[in-house]
Amino acid sequence: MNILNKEQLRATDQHTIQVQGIRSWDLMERAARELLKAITREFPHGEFSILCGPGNNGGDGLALGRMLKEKGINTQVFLLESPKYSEDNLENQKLLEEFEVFNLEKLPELWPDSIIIDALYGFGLRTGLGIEWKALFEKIEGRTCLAIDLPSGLLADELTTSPYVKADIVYTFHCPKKAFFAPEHGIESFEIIDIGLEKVGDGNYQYLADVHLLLNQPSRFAHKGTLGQALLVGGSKGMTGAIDLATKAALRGGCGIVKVYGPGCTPDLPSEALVQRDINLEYIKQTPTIDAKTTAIGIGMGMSHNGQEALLEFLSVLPPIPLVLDADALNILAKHPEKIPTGAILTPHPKELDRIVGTSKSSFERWEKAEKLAKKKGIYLIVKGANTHIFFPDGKILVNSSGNYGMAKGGSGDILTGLLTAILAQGYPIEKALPLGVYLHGLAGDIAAETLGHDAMNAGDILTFLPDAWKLLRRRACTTSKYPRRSTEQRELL
Ligand SMILES: NC(=O)C1=CN([C@@H]2O[C@H](COP(=O)(O)OP(=O)(O)OC[C@H]3O[C@@H](n4cnc5c(N)ncnc54)[C@H](O)[C@@H]3O)[C@@H](O)[C@H]2O)[C@H](O)CC1
Ligand SMILES: [K+]
Repeated sequence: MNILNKEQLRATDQHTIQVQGIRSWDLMERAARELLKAITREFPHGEFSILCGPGNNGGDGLALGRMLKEKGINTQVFLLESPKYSEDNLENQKLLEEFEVFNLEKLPELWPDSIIIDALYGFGLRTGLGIEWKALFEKIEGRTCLAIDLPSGLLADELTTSPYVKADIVYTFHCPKKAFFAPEHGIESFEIIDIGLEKVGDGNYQYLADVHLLLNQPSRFAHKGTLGQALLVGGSKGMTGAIDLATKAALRGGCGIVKVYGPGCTPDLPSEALVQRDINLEYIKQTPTIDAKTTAIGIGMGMSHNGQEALLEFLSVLPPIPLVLDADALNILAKHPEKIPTGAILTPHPKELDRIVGTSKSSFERWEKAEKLAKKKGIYLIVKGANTHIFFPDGKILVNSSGNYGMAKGGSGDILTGLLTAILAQGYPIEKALPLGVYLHGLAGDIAAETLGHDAMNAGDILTFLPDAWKLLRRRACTTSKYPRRSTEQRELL
């Protein structure tokens, strides 16, 4: 799903109007109808106070108000006084003439228990709102508030430091907006409302959807040799848990063989993994022989001088196979950025990224720096977080749509590394492997959160539910017509 900026949204609007032979009014009606469905589904017994602005966002609010009233649902509608209303807004005002519409004062008389619907401004806002809006926004804070398209005052594509509505749920049309992904904006929940806009090709900035279409179907004749070998390199004295989690994740990642290379102190690992230990007890000293299809290194390697030397030596002798670099490998490479290999996959969390590209004042600045680094070095960057971003060397950016805050626990990243390595080892091209791994990891976390709750779940539970995540994705793939339904297992999944 393309994530569009406000100019692209306007162009898509116009294109849809042309192709579908409709008026912009019809789109607004569609938008309001879909909102009505979503809101009454979520709040079947609610009464509503709608705050409408002068543009089309306000028009959406007026149309929704009419539809709610026609259904006999208690609704008050407030309209901001303005010298200029949009055409569709005016048309909707006329249709509401038989109902009362109140003038929106700075502090309107809201029903005490109503749900606020914020339809003041959407993506049409040119600059941030002034502080005169603070009183109203503070008055509605603490009440259940639903924003139409965007919380009013929030700029769709930039950092907003001026006042905006704190909404509980944002019902956003067509696609999420860039501003929703910035932690500093605190958008806790958004729901995408499909209003049937025409899709115009695949853009460079996408929200992950339909990930099941990326799945390969292994042959019935597959054997451990054809499903690929993954090699995980890492561990050091006192830091052996990370390689354990990464190994277990790789073993649930679908590849034929998982090999591990670690120092002498590497603990016992699951017996399915082939473990080789370095002659040195505390850290990796020697370079392992590589006969795997893909490698992940850095997992709990430590930052000792010897560990650093071993990593740099290892990078210099690596054959051209997909390479995932995580954790301490990133910290070591932050000191030697010139040694970051072209084509490598780096999986930093924001702090690790900052060590490579310098600190940033906002998420927007960090995204910009990540995009530049990926292009300049010809690498793939997976910047982990609530909406993990995958930056490609060609400028493409994918934003993950799965995952939850229950995954914000130590060890989650090690599991992602193991999983990615195993998926790459199977021969998936990087362009598919990265979204597949990142999405699956989040999906396993979502199932864990649903089953165990966000608080109690830990990183190991992502592993526990990885099989369910794979099965869910396979099931989705089975139900799409393009996918060949070959095996009994697949038929059973249906
Ligand atoms: N394609 C879609 O997704 C559809 C979206 N719809 C809705 O339309 C709005 C966008 O409408 P638009 O009229 O362009 O803009 P707004 O309503 O957000 O605001 C315009 C309004 O605000 C005034 N204004 C601009 N900047 C400022 C400012 N800094 N301070 C004060 N006032 C400002 C401007 O002069 C206008 O009067 C979108 O978000 C959706 O809700 C369609 O209904 C369906 C298709
Ligand atoms: K709004």
